[in-house]
Amino acid sequence: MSYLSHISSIAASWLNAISTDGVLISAVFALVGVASTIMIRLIVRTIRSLLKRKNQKSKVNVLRFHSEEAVAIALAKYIADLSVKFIKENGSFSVVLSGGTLIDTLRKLLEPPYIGSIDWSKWLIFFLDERVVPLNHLDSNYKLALDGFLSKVTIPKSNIYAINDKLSPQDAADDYENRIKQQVNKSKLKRSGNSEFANFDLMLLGMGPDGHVASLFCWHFQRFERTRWVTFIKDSPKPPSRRITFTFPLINAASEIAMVVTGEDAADAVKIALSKTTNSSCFPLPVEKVSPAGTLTWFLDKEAASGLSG
Ligand SMILES: O=C1O[C@H](COP(=O)(O)O)[C@@H](O)[C@H](O)[C@H]1O
Repeated sequence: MSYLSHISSIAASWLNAISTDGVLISAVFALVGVASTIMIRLIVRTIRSLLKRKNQKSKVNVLRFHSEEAVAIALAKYIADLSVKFIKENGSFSVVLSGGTLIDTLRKLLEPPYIGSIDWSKWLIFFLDERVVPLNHLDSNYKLALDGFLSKVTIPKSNIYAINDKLSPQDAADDYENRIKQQVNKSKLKRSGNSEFANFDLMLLGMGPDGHVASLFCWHFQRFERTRWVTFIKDSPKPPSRRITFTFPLINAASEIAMVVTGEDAADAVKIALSKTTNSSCFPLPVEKVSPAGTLTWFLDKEAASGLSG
C-alpha cells in the first residue's frame, strides 16, 4: 500500500520542480496519498471480513416437536449431553441464557435424571441480554432465571455473572464486556478460533414474534455492531426500554446455539428465517443473522413451525 504514498511523493516532486507554489502542491499530494492509503486499507479489511463471514457456514439442525412439552424434554437432553461433552473437554461448561419464555422451557433440567446427574459445579452462567433495572425487579432477566432455574440447581454463586445494576446502560454494557474479557484472559472462557471474541460453549436463544433475538431489534443499529462484544439500547421497542445485549459477532462466536421457539406468535418470523422468504418490512430479521461458528439447532413446537412446509 505504501507505493501509493511513494507515487504521490514522486508526483509532488515533479510538480515542485515546475511550480512556483511547490510547497502547497506537495502538501496536497501528500494528503491525497495518505487518504487513498487509508481508504484502500479500509476496503481490503471490509472485503476480508465479508469473505470470512461468507465462509462461516453454520451447521443447522431444525428439530420440530408436536408440543411445547416435547420441546422442553428434548432441550433438557440436548443441554445435559453438551454439559458432559464440554466439561470433559474443558473442565467447565459456559452457558448463556436469554430471558423470556426460554427459562420455563428449561424446566425439565430440574427433574430426574438431570437434576442429580449434571455436574452443576462446573457451569458458568452469563446473560445474553439484560434489562437495566435492579436485579430484584420483575423485568430483570437475572431475576427470572434465578426464580425459575438458577435457585433450584447448585451452580456456585460466583459462577453466575449478573450485570452491575447500579450503572447506566452504557456503563453496564462496558462493564459486562470487560468482565467477559477478563474471563477470557484468565482462560476461564475460551477465545474463538476465527475471531477475537469469546467462544461460549452454549447459547440458549429465544426469539420474539418480531424476529428479535437478545435485545437486537429491527430498525435499531445495535444489530449491525461489528466490534463491540456487548452494547446497549435506550429505546428498546419492547419494554423496558433500557437494556444491554450481546452483539452478533459475540453471539456467532459460540460453539453451539439453541434457538428455542414455541407458540403461534412466532410462526411468521420462523417461516421467514427458515424458508428464506423475504420480508418487506425488515430485511434481514435479526434472527436471520444468527450464524454460529459451530452448530445452530432450532427447537420448534407445532405452532411455531406451522408456517413451514412438510
Ligand atoms: O425481551 C426479550 O425477549 C426475547 C424473546 O422473549 P420471548 O418471551 O418471546 O421468548 C428474549 O429472548 C430476550 O432475552 C428478552 O430480553
